[in-house]
Amino acid sequence: MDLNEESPGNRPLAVIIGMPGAGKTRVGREGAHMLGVDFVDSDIEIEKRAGMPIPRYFERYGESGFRDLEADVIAELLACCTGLLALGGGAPMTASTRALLEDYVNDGGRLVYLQADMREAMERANKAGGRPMLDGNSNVRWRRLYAQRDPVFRRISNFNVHTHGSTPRMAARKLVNMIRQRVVHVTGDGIEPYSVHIGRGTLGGLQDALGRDVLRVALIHTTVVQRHSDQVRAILRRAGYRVYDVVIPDAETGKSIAVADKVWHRLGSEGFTRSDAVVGVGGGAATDLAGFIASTWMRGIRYVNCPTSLLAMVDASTGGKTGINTVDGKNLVGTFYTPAGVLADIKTLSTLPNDIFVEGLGEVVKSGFIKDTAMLDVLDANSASLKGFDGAAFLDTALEEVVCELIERTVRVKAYHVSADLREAGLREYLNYGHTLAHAIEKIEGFRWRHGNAVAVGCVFAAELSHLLGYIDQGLVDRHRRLFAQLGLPVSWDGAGFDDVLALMHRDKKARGDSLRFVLLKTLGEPVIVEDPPLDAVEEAFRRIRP
Ligand SMILES: NC(=O)c1ccc[n+]([C@@H]2O[C@H](COP(=O)([O-])OP(=O)(O)OC[C@H]3O[C@@H](n4cnc5c(N)ncnc54)[C@H](O)[C@@H]3O)[C@@H](O)[C@H]2O)c1
Ligand SMILES: O=C(O)C(=O)C[C@@H](O)[C@H](O)[C@H](O)COP(=O)(O)O
Repeated sequence: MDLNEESPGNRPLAVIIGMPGAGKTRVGREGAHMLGVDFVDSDIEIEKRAGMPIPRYFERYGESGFRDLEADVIAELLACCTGLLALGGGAPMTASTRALLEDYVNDGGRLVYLQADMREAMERANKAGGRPMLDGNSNVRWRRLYAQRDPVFRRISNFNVHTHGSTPRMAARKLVNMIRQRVVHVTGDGIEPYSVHIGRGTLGGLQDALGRDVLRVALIHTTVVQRHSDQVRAILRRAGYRVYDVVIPDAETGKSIAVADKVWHRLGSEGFTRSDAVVGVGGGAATDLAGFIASTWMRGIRYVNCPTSLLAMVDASTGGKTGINTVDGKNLVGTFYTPAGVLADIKTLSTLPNDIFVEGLGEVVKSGFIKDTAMLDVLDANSASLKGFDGAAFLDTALEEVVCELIERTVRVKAYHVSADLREAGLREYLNYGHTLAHAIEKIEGFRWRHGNAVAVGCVFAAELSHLLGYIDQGLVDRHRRLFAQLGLPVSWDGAGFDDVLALMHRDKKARGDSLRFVLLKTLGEPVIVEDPPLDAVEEAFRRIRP
């Protein structure tokens, strides 16, 4: 997987398709205005080229003559338009146009299926007139066309905007939010492909991520994120799902077998079947538990994660590691089970307290040191505003874009490793940089130390050990300390002696038999697995993270 997968080329920002009367022109024009880009309607371009209105062209040359001209015009527009392009309702039914649209999507383009309420769309289509395909009994013809076109539109589009109940302006806002979304696709061996959507309004994609076959949805969340789970519930109900609220204890208390058992019991008593689903809303602890429930209920049902903390957005909600803690340690029981989709709605961060946001930066910095080294400069350049994050005030500021960029880049690092190695048999272990000590700290601190904070200290420890073993120079170790500290993350810890920590590090999931295994840095951006390093080096690295 290419880390820069979605760099924009010279192509439309988005192409809009939909049934006659869906509002493609009205919504497209309004959306283009909001985005400050051009709007092009293929039907208007066709009329210009033909020098006559479409109905007259139809009369003179028949449908096939019209479709030939339409296909030519659209091929040209796809090659030169850079704003929003709306296509005539039947255009994607022409094989050559469909092939071009499929290329466009494969190349990272956004093909948006604008879906209106059927009755509203029919009314609008009738009122506007001038549609030769609807001549005669227009409602009957509309329905017939819908039956032919809807499956094709669904198959080829990669975005859906539902306009039901929205004014054109609201629908245009949805379209704009959708276009501004950053999307990371996760694929690979043993992975049913899914996407991580990052940006404003991504929760609106719940129905698309869950699919149409689901009847019941267990909405797993904590009371702390009630405001966001209320929004998710409303979206799910509007889409017609039966929603069952499952409230779990907050943070690590929710990641236990006792909580899992209660949730399984609830699913049993509500009659959850294999065609039902789980939606997890909250921080990483809630999404870890939600994924664990989904993967174990009837040996696996569909789930979608809606992360609401930075850490859950950049790490916990994607990649398919699910789990709970046991009395012996962190994440010791769990599964590899990928979600059907991840919807990171940046608006949910508006309620996130500063310390929990800063904690999430721990995993972002880690991803910079192991892979996306250019991200370290972004973190460096924005460290003061990131450290001072204020959820209530960050939307619509320059920081919003920075945060979206950091989330996308970190998710790409995660997807790069996960796509190659879902079950952590090799490359994926690199994502565990800093985690061997981090998990020991979390356990010793009774899970009161936040995960991202523990990872920050763990990365400094791993950098020290990398240096002691001769891999990296002191400058890179100092860079670790400086950057974490600049962002407000801890770089030292004094909670227990070396022997206690060592015993826990032996229980790390990367350990094999009696051997310790660490992810260290060979050089910046290049991790290496080191088995059983000399114990005195491990102890010395540990001594160096003492305050
Ligand atoms: N599965 C994975 O690959 C993976 C990766 C990294 C971390 N994790 C796990 O994730 C957990 C850490 O995640 P976390 O840092 O999100 O901790 P968390 O889930 O404990 O959340 C921290 C706190 O923030 C609250 N919160 C979350 N979103 C909020 C919002 N928008 N507004 C207000 N409060 C909000 C939570 O309710 C909680 O009180 C750990 O259990 C860790 O092991 C898993
Ligand atoms: O996805 C992975 O793989 C990771 O290691 C990501 C880590 O950042 C994350 O903290 C994960 O939960 C750690 O998993 P664990 O297997 O060490 O419990």
